[in-house]
Amino acid sequence: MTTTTASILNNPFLNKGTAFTQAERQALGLVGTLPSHVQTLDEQATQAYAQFQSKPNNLEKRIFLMSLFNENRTLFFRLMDDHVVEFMPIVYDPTVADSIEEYSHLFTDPQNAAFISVDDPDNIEASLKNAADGRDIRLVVVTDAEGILGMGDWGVNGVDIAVGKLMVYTAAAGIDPAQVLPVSIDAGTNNEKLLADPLYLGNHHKRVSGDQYYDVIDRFVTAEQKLFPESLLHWEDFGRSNAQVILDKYKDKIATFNDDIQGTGMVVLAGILGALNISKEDIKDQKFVTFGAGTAGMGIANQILDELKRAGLSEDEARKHFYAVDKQGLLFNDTPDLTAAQKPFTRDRAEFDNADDLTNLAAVVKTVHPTVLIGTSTQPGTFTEDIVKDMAAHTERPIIFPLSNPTKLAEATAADLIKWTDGKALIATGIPASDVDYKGTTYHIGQGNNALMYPGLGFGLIAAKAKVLNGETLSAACHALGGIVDTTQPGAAVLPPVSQLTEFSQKLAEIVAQSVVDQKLNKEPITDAKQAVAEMKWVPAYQNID
Ligand SMILES: NC(=O)c1ccc[n+]([C@@H]2O[C@H](COP(=O)([O-])OP(=O)(O)OC[C@H]3O[C@@H](n4cnc5c(N)ncnc54)[C@H](O)[C@@H]3O)[C@@H](O)[C@H]2O)c1
Ligand SMILES: O=C(O)C[C@H](O)C(=O)O
Ligand SMILES: [Mn+2]
Repeated sequence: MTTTTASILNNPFLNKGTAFTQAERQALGLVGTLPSHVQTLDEQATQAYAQFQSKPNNLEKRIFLMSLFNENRTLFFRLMDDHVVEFMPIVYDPTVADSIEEYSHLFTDPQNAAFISVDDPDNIEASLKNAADGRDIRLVVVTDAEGILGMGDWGVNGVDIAVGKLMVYTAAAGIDPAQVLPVSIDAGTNNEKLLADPLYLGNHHKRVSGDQYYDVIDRFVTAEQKLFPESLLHWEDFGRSNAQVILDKYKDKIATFNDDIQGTGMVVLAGILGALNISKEDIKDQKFVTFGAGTAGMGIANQILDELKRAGLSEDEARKHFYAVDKQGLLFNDTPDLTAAQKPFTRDRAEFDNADDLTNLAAVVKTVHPTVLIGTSTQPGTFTEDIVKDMAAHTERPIIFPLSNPTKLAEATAADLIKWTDGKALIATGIPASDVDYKGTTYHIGQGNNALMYPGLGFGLIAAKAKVLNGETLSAACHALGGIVDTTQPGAAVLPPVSQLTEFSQKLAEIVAQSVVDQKLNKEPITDAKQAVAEMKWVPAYQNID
């Protein structure tokens, strides 16, 4: 086997398989290594889609798509372009959750990810360099997998969420798949099941924490910035105690964001703005109960707080609109074990006659009468019929977003929420939900998943070569989806459908890039933000190689 033949057929960024032309086969030393008939990309896509459809369940479909991804990125993304609504739940949430649980058992290919081990800090830079293999990396998605979706600690298995997030980036916004790098930081795992499994592919020890952990994170950021100075760094599914700390450490120094904090905050605010367009209400009149005051819950609260302040409320007035509920019940300023992110959103016991009773969601809803209820608790079925009916009795159009992922963790289903509120609830769910037919109206359910936002946000930042991401740009992005949702139809969704993902990601990217340029936050001169986005966009088509 010559190096040329092996390297091109095994290089998913260059491989075309049966689509290599006769001239290319001659030039590249591929004559005789492929069947004679030369296929077009269209023919390959038709054939691959038929294979995909023949698979018996979603996990098998995913395994098939991942092997295609590992062999030929162009074909994979062409297929995903053609079938984005069908593929999203397979390559991303919820099926990605099943593949993460089974990662070590299903392993066939490292998927061009970088694997960093806490036990080998001196090789962090080398690991990134080897995995990038000379590619011009513009986007890194990194996870330490301590808080994978709502499923907890999955150690090295969590690399699949970084790969999945990046697939959505390319499908939605058009980042060149050769310019991305998924990174797993293997800091150990506290998942006993993995530690006891001889086939587990990560470090077989408990998570390291404290200085040793933060030193590895710091070395990683330093190496990442040195090797890929033009890149955006996206943090995914870190644990509750680290996510905000890491973001605060780097957010004013480099182009970076945390998807669970900021991406989720953005999609929820965009969804609330969509809902308020339908109900014709003002955000300043809303009372927000966030159930599950963790990484996502507090990210959401902060994004809404920012919006209330932009709408003219003082910081103190704005904070009075929030009721954060966690395991302890409503969070008070004297509640033990508050996180740094929770503290600014606590209430005073003196505000309530029944403060000591507010130890669960039902009691809080009964007392507070929220107009907006957000679920990021990881606790399935906790938006019960009683709670929802109680909420709906005190507000005309209750805004209810059960966002916990994957499917089995959702606080409620869209169908139940529509039924329990007699069609009044304005809903977004974390995973895709089917339309709900109720009393002659078809209700479309928006997907309140950060996948609607982070591709456009990230792509806009990369195209504009942003130095940092700030609140101004986040706010501009939250408002970007407004015009896309047709809120005049009965049963309209509060967010645009995934079928328009590429269209609105493009719009979002343009608005984000413009915001960066307007604030002079671009590292290099840019005359036309829209054009910078257009020039950066990759499309799945074969280029001539000879
Ligand atoms: N739809 C989206 O775009 C999106 C984005 C991010 C996170 N999420 C989902 O939100 C959930 C939380 O994610 P996270 O990253 O914030 O995790 P996290 O661990 O940081 O937060 C979860 C919070 O829920 C609290 N909690 C646990 N049990 C509870 C109970 N019985 N009552 C009240 N609170 C309880 C925890 O104490 C913690 O504060 C996950 O299921 C995740 O998939 C969805
Ligand atoms: O991964 C997702 O589906 C959304 C979100 O980032 C999550 O952690 O649940
Ligand atoms: Mn996440």
